[in-house]
Amino acid sequence: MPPAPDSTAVHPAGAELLAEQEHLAESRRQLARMRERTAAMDAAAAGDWVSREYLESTFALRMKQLADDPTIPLFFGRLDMVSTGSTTEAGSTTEAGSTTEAGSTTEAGSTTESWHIGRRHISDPTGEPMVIDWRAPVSLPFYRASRTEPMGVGLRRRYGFQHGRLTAFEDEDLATGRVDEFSAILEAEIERPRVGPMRDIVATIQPEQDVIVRSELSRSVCVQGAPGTGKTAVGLHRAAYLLYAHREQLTRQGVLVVGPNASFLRYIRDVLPALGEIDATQSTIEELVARTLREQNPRWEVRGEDPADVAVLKGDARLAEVLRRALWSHVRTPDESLVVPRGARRWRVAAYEAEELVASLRERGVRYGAARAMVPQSLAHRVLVRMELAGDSPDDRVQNAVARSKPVKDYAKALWPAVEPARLVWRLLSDADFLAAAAEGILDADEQARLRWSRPAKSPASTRWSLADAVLVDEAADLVERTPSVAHIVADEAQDLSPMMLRALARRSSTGSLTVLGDLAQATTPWATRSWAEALAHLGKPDAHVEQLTRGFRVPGEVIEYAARLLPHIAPDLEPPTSVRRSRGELSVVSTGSTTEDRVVEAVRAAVVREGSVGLIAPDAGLDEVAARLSAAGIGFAVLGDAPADELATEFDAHLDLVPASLAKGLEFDHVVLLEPAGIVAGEPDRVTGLRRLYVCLTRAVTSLVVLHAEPLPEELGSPAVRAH
Ligand SMILES: Nc1ncnc2c1ncn2[C@@H]1O[C@H](COP(=O)(O)OP(=O)(O)OP(=O)(O)O)[C@@H](O)[C@H]1O
Repeated sequence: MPPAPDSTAVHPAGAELLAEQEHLAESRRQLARMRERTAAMDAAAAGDWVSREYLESTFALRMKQLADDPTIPLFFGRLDMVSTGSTTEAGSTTEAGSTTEAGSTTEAGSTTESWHIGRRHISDPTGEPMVIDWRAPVSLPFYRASRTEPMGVGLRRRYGFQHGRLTAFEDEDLATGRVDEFSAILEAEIERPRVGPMRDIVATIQPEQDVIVRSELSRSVCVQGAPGTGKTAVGLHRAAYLLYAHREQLTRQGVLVVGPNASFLRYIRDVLPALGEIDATQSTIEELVARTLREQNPRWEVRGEDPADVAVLKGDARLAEVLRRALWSHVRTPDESLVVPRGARRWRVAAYEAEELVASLRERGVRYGAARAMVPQSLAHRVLVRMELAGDSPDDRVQNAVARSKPVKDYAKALWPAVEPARLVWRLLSDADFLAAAAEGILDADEQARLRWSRPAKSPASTRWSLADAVLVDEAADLVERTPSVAHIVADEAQDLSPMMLRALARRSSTGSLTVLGDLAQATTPWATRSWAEALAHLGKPDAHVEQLTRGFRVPGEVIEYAARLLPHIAPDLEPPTSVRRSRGELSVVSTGSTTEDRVVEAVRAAVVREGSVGLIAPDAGLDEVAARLSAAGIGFAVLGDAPADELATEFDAHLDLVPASLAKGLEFDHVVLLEPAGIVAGEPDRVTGLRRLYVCLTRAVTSLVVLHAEPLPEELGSPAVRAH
């Protein structure tokens, strides 16, 4: 059993512990004072209603940020800095009684600063900090300082808590180099049973993770990381860090977190609010592009499905050029002149002149819609030139009137018609000739045939749009009108995105940056990316740095080694992951023969009486049967993926989750019972994808993994050199 946080007292409870507890109590009082002060602020003092509304929402946000959950510690660490040239005093400042105040303490003539590091900044009435935000520059050494590079830190202290009560602390004396590599409090945090949705790791971010968390806003970063290495955690903490470091810009321009599915988003959605950040939008790629569909018709949703080969083709980046050509093919070459009657005169713009005008608008490289909006004014300008040549002296008002006149509007419309993005895609996928013209030299005849719907709907409104179709509509919409960009996107499980999906993220971060998280070994979509270089090129950030994380915090050694047997078959170029977990874990692989029924119920019963969450992962096809079996045995459970969108994370509050293999990605459970590996492999269109799905499922366990199989195990797992029940 891992030690509980309160059993790790490196220092005996005494005056020192009391002093720390008093600092915590005082911090709570000061936080309450800050809250009261905010509550007393009156937005009515604002001069006008706009300012008043703004102030009210600012106060409401501030109140949320100042909320105090007594079960969440206000600080988790402390740094005692040494003044330059002095390396010995920091340790001595931790003597009883001298630590109750943050800030400077003077001892034996040497000045040291002492900072408590926590989730948010708390100060006393004089403005002296009681707790420093973990994201402030002062806090950086808490995460990075080491014996070889102490960064001015004399002492680093970590606290152990139980239910919000400070019960222990342990010190590293970086000044003298007396550093124990092993931290019981750190380990207790990593070993803590998982219950409910994902939680933050702010107290224990590791140096290699912190480098990513605090990288510059302007830098796009790509993290290739084995299962459980903290990619999701790092991505969310980076979002929180950037929101702190560039508050104004990011609040204005937005931060977007993109995850693979709604269950996953429900799993992670409490992390940012727990860090005081509510200003990030969390969405799936499907939801992002469905929004574009809805902008064209509020009733449209993603409802259709494509066969894998069609979805792969629709996700191919070549489609971007096909769409571009299809759209711009709407611009006509004029075959007659424009005639504008005005008073007794008729003004004429010759066809060749209009043609020049179209050519020059094309060359400007602006969006189709923006260029289209310029056509009437450009035509009117030509008319004005004519008028001037004839001796008139028309002004801007005349030009505007001409631009708005019916002949000009009709001529412009014929020359440069409005195009609805969804209609463009509908026509491309329905009309063989139209597709052939746009795809010539890009897609061969077979590909064109594969792309076309076999039974096209009569109109865009009656089309059952698939996810890949919606991504095409999203691309088309951006060709017509620029998609607004946010300041930063965190894209999780990015290995599963098609080139066209990556482009959808690229346009949403065209003026911003990205944190791209993923694992090529966990790629399970038929359109998944083959390499990060390729993905980053589609994301428009070819120079982004690729970092590798291989130290796993979730999966214990015995389990990760078992899963890693699949790596040579699914991602031979990747480094095998290691586990930082002290516990080697519990792995059982059990052949159930024909007695599957009893064994499943038995394994689940054995798991649910233990501490922590339990996930029963089963092939999607067999889910209903397993659910029926559990119900018959009287075992309560929630089916993952069933939670209504607007309900709180009920799925993850259940003690036992029944998890379809296709939804296991990104999640974790203390105890996993995994049914029928061969069935999980067979559930995918090809062997490699099947093995990758299995790899994902095998790497969800924090403590124990029981694999039950009636069918032979996939041979890639090798001989079961693991104990059976
Ligand atoms: N520095 C850390 N301290 C404590 N726990 C950590 C740390 N880093 C990661 N963890 C924990 O390890 C687990 C795995 O983290 P996370 O889900 O972010 O990994 P991942 O790389 O995204 O995994 P996957 O590839 O399976 O989606 C989580 O429970 C997370 O809280």
